[in-house]
Amino acid sequence: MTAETTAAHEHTPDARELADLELLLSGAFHPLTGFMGPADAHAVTGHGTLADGTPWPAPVTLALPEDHPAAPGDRVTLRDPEGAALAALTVTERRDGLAAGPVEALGAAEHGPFARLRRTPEEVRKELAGRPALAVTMRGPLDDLEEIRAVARELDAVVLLLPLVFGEDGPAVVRAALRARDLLPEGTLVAAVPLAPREETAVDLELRERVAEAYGAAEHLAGPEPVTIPGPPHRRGLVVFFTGLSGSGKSTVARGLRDALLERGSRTVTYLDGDVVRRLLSAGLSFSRQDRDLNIRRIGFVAAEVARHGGLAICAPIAPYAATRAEVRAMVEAVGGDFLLVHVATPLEECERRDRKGLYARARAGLIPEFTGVSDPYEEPDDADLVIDTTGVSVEDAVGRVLDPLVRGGWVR
Ligand SMILES: Nc1ncnc2c1ncn2[C@@H]1O[C@H](COP(=O)(O)OS(=O)(=O)O)[C@@H](OP(=O)(O)O)[C@H]1O
Ligand SMILES: Nc1ncnc2c1ncn2[C@@H]1O[C@H](COP(=O)(O)OP(=O)(O)O)[C@@H](O)[C@H]1O
Repeated sequence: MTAETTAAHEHTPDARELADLELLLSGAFHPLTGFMGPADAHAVTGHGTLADGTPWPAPVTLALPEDHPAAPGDRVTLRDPEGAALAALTVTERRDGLAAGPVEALGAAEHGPFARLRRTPEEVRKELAGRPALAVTMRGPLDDLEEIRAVARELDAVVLLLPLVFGEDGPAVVRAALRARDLLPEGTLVAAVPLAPREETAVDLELRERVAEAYGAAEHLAGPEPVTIPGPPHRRGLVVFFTGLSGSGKSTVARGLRDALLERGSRTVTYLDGDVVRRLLSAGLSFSRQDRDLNIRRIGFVAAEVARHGGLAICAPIAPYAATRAEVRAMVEAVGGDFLLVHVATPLEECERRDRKGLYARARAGLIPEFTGVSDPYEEPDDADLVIDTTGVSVEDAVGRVLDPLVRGGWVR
C-alpha cells in the first residue's frame, strides 16, 4: 500500500457519527456491528426493521464525501477530532453518500468528557451478575425518584442510571445522574452512554430501550426531557458575522461596531478582521475555494469558542460561499450562541470605484487571480439577518444599522 492510499483511507466522522461508532463498538447497539447502507437505512425508517427483517428502530449511518476514494473492500481508519485512530471500517457498500460496513475497534475512545463513566454493556452486565436491572435513561435531571424506587422495589432490581451524553449538555446530565445516585438505593450503578438524540420522539425512545436492553436491563424508564431555559440575550454568546465583497465596508463597519460596543462597556468584544486573521490564524492560506473554506472554518471555530463562554465575537471576512457560512452558523448555534449574519451588500461597481487598496485594478489587469467579484464567485446570502448597502451612507449610519437591532434584541444594553 502506498503512502498516498493510506492517507486517502482515513476519515473523521462528525460528532453524531462518532457517538454512534462508540455504541457500535461497545455492543450497545447489539445486534448491529457496523454502519448501515441505504437499503437498511430506508427499511428501518419505513417499517422499523433492517432489510433482512431484524427489528431495529433508527438509521445508524456514516456519510462519506463523494470524492473520498474508499471503495468496497477497502479499510478506512476512523479518527476522532484529535486524530486518534478509533476504528477500522471495512467498506461493503458506497452509495447515496453513505459508507456501509462492519467496524472494528483500534483504540479506546478517549474523546469527550467522562471517559471513566462510559462503561461498556459487557462491563455493566458483569457487575449486575445476573441480577435484574431497572435502567433509567436520562437527558436531564430526574423529577420523580420515588417512582424509580417503587419500580425497583417491585422488580427487586438494581437501578442502572444511563445518562445519555451528547453535545453541550452532556456534563450536566452526568452530574444529574451522580446526584440522583446518592438519593437512590445503595448499589445504584451509573454508566454514561453517548447516544445522540433522534429527531422523532418515538424512535428516540425505542432506541433508548434497545440500548438499555444491551446493558442488561429487565425494565426501562425514560427520564423526562430537559427543560432548557436560554439565558437572557445580554448574557448569551453572540457572533456578528459580516460578509461581502472586498471594499464593501465590512472592516469599517465592524470596527465601528466594536468601538461602539466598547464605549457602552456592557460586553467584552473579540474582533476577528479578515485581513488580520489572514496574517495570523490563516497565514499561508491561498484564495482557492478549499483555503477560503478552511479560513472561514477557523474563524468560525474561534468565534464559536468565544460564544460558548458567553462572549461577543465580530468577524469580517469575505466568506464567499453560502455552505461554509451556514457551517459557521451551525457551529455557533451548537454551543448555544446566537448568530447574526450581516450582508454588506455594497454593489461591485461601488467597491471597485472605492478600490481602497488598488486590488480591483490589479485584478482587472490579471495580476491577482481568483479575485472575488472579478474572477472568483461571491454567493449572495439568502439567509442574512441584516443587509446593508453602504453606497452613499455614512459610516456612522451604517454602524447604527447593526447596533440598533442588537440593542432592540437585548443583546447589548
Ligand atoms: N483573490 C482574492 N480575492 C479576494 N480577496 C483577496 C484576494 N487576494 C487578496 N485579497 C485580500 O484578502 C482579503 C480577503 O480575505 P478573506 O480572508 O476575508 O477572504 S475569504 O473570506 O477567505 O474569501 C481582502 O480584504 P478585504 O478587502 O478586507 O475584504 C483582500 O484585501
Ligand atoms: N457607509 C460606509 N460604511 C463602510 N465603509 C464606507 C462607507 N462609506 C464609505 N466607506 C469606505 O469604503 C471603504 C470600505 O473598506 P473596508 O471597510 O476595508 O471594506 P472591506 O473590509 O469590506 O474590504 C473604506 O475606504 C470606507 O471609508
